[in-house]
Order: sequence, then structure tokens, then C-alpha cells
Amino acid sequence: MQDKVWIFDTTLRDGEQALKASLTEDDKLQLAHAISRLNVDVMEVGFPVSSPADFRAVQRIANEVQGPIICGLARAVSKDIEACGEALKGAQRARIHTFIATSPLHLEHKLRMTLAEATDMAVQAISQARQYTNDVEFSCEDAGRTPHDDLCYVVERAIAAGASTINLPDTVGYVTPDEYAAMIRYLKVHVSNIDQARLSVHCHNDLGLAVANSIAAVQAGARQIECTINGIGERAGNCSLEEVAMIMKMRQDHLQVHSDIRSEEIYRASRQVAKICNMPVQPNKAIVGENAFAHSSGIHQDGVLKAQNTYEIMSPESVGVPNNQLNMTSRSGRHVIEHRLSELGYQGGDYDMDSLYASFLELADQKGTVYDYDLEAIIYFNQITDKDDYYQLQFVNSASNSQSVASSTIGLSIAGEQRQEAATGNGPVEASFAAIARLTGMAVEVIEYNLDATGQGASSLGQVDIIAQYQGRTYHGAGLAADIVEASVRAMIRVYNIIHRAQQVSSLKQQQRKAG
Ligand SMILES: CC(=O)SCCNC(=O)CCNC(=O)[C@H](O)C(C)(C)COP(=O)(O)OP(=O)(O)OC[C@H]1O[C@@H](n2cnc3c(N)ncnc32)[C@H](O)[C@@H]1OP(=O)(O)O
Ligand SMILES: CC(C)C(=O)C(=O)O
Ligand SMILES: [Mg+2]
Repeated sequence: MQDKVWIFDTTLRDGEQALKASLTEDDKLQLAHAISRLNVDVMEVGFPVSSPADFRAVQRIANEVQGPIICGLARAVSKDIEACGEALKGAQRARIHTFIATSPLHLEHKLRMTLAEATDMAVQAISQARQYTNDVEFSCEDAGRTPHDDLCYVVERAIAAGASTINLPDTVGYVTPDEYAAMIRYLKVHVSNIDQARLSVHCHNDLGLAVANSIAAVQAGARQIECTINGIGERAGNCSLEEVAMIMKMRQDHLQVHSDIRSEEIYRASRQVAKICNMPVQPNKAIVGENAFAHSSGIHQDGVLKAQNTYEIMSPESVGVPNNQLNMTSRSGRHVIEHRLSELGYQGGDYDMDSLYASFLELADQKGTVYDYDLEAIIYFNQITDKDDYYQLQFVNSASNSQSVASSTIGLSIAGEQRQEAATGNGPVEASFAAIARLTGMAVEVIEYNLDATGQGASSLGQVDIIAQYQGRTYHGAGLAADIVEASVRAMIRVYNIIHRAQQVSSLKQQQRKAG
């Protein structure tokens, strides 16, 4: 029988500590539902004594979110335990997590007390917490830098006082996997009552070892991993939930343990955390990064088309990503182009691969990723240049202030004819997009809008990237300008030009079909 490893999610506590703006009660509640859908065992949702808003957020989650054990954090002081116990009262299953630092460095400089004094405070806090719930977790903060025998002393007394989970955090992400595993083994041998508690690990990623350390600890006998979605958390972050969950799923054969995480929910939860916390996920992040299931080089794309597992150890669907992605770039080869065109309904005789590939490389070198509609345009027009764009921007004139709705007038040259339209909106960008929609007579739906600054300080340029949908097809446009409204308008006009080109392609296709 394989052992279960508990997943203790601390996105809403440790994860939230690192955000530029704290989460609101509503944000926390929404994320708590997403985390609960993952089927985590425990969800640490706040530090109730820290602010009235955090107290209310913990209270609401405890009252409203079913499923996981709901946990709050408290220092080893009476008022923290009391706030935590009160906030958690509505939970079906509540856990109080209390902690105190045990490393010589923290004891001497931060707490200014001895190990024995800190241990007495821990014991008192655990006893007080037990008056609210039987489920009490105790953490030796900075365990990674605490001598093993000191840990044994504190842990033995904490368990005797009633802690049923003992957490040994590598608070500053300092230890290596072998050291961490050795620490767990040492405690298992030298703490007489260790069998009365579940051993937990909580790793930070300062040296990029949080996941490796957590897995090493599990191999040494730990049975709870504390982690966060997307690995967010103090400084370089915490151990990433999606990574440890997938390691245990994909390497059950080797590790002989499992978790109960519903992996198909991972991608959705990750997206929600990134959006609500305003913490974008790096594209190359394992499991949930934009590129995690994307193949960009010809040799890999050829392999994946022949057998997916040549370059994929898990399926995108297993973590809730709809499907893998074959990016067409200047590193792609003919196989992937042929594959994409056949998906679009073209046969080998419809184009000359050698000349198509030469134009494709030229375009890819210029713009990076080449999309379906670019490929089709190469087939029909051979070359793609911006010179002959159907829609060309003449001017943007927008006005906005904090007291009234924004307005914008856009001047376009449409197939050589000068036209202008005005519209209002919640902001100047929305007003400009509404004016463009009037001018073109087409309502394009913006799915994603990203604004980035390139360059430095006041002289930086705004770059806007838009992903938009029109009649069920997705289009991409980018615009660069010193003024961010103009950059947005340029990106949007790019989208309309691509749509126009795609429409031309489809009418040429129809004519060919009729003729043939
Ligand atoms: C490793 C971790 O992630 S621990 C969790 C970190 N998270 C947070 O700190 C977020 C929430 N924190 C807060 O809202 C505030 O820091 C509060 C409400 C907890 C305390 O605020 P303040 O009373 O103003 O104290 P402040 O934060 O400046 O200093 C911390 C105090 O707690 C003490 N302390 C720190 N950890 C503990 C502990 N586990 N048990 C008891 N006392 C502790 C410190 O020694 C210091 O005490 P001092 O004032 O006697 O020197
Ligand atoms: C409160 C504890 C568990 C913590 O976050 C840490 O030590 O990193
Ligand atoms: Mg931490």
C-alpha cells in the first residue's frame, strides 16, 4: 500500500505575504474555492491577528468553504491563538497552526530568548490552541538552521503538549536535499513520541531547492508538504504545489507515495492565482507555464507528431491544459507546417513546400511566432508586408479624467478612404476600441490585453499585446508607441488588418472551390 502525502496549501497565507497588494476578503474567498477544488487536505488561509480584514477573510472561508481542513496561523502568543480560534469557529474542521523560531540566530537576535523559553511559549500556545480544536500544528521556524538535538527537544515537548502535526520549515531556503532528509530521519529516530504526530515540511525557494527539498523529506518519511500554487510566497517563494503534486503522480513508481490532488484542476487554479494576485507565471515554469506543453523546435515537433511521449512526460490534459502547442517559429521544420496546414484543410498539392518554407522562415525571422492565418496568407499572397494594410491609423485623439467618462476619436484610412469616428468608454482604451469597431463595422472581442514598458523611465515605450476573437477564430496583434493609448490602438488595428487578410484568404478559397 502506498502512503498518502498530505497537501497543505498556504497560498492564502505565505503566498499572500509576498504580494504588492493584499488580497481582499472577496479575492480570498474566490481563491479558497479554487484551492478546495484541487482537493487539498489543508488550506491555510490567513493570519487572523494580523488585521481585521484578514480575520474576516479567515472567518468567511471557515464558514463558507467545504472540503479541506481550514487553518489559520498564530504566533506563540495568547492574543494570536485567541484570534485564530475565534476566526475558525465556523469551520467544519479547523486547524490552528502556531510557531516559534528555534534556530540560535533567530533566538538570539529576533526573539531575544533562550531555546527553553521559546519552548515554554510553544507549549503554552499549543495547550491554549487545544481548547479550540484537537487539530494543532506546531512549526519550528528556521528548523533548517536549528541543531538537530535542539529540534528534538522542542518537538518532543510540542507533541506532548498536544500538537498532532510537526512542521520543520526551511524558512530561508538554505538547506540541501540530503541535509533536509537527514534532519527528518534524525527526528524520527531521536524523538520518543514522534509516532504521535504527522511530520510536515515547508520549504522556501531561495536557492531554487524548495521542491527538491520537499521531495527528499518525503523520501525520508515526512507525510505533509506545505506549498503554494505557482510557488508564490516570501522572497523567492515557497515549494510549488503543482510541481510536487505532479512529481508524486508521475513518479509514483519510484517514490511509492501519492497525494489526493485533482491534477486536472491545476491549470485553472494557477491561472486564477496569477490573475487575482497579479503575479504572472514565468513562461518556462514547470507544469503551468505558457511553454510547459509547447514545442518550438523542428526536431521536437517532428517527434511529438510521430509519438507524443517522445518529448512529453505527461499529457497537458492531465493538468487541465486543453492541449499541447506546436509553436511555429524560425526553429520549426517542414513537418510541423505540413501538419498545421493539413489541420486547416490543405493538401500537399495545394502549395509548394520549398517556396512556402522559404517565405515562412523569412517571416518567422522578422516576427517570431507565425500563426495559422500567416501561413494561409503566405500561400495566397506569397509575401506579407504592412505597407498595403487595409486599415491605416491616421490619428488618435483621446481624453480622460477621473470625473467623467473617457472619449476618443480615431482617424483611419480604410482602403485609401479617410474616415473618423468618436466613442466613449470606461477609459480611453475602451473608448478607442469602440470607435474602431464603429469604423470597421466589426465587433472584435478582446480576450487578453497586456501592457508592458520597454526602455527606461519616462522615455520608455508602451508595448501592447492583444489576443482577440472574431467569428470563433483567435488573432494576435502588437503595438508599440510612446503613448499607451496609441500603442493599444495600433495593436487593435493590427488585429483588424489580420482579420481582413484572413477574410480575403477565405473568399479566395471559396472562389477556387467554385472554379475547381
Ligand atoms: C516565517 C513566516 O512566514 S512567519 C509569518 C510572517 N507573517 C507575518 O508577519 C504577517 C502578519 N504579521 C503581522 O501582521 C504583524 O507582524 C503582527 C500583527 C503579527 C505583529 O505585529 P507587531 O506587534 O507590530 O510586531 P512586529 O511584526 O513589528 O514584530 C514581531 C514581534 O513578534 C515577535 N515574534 C515573532 N515571531 C513570534 C512567534 N512565533 N511567537 C511569539 N512572538 C513572535 C517578535 O519577536 C516581535 O516581538 P517584539 O515586538 O517583542 O520585538
Ligand atoms: C510560519 C512558518 C511555517 C513559515 O512560513 C516559515 O517558516 O517559512
Ligand atoms: Mg514560510
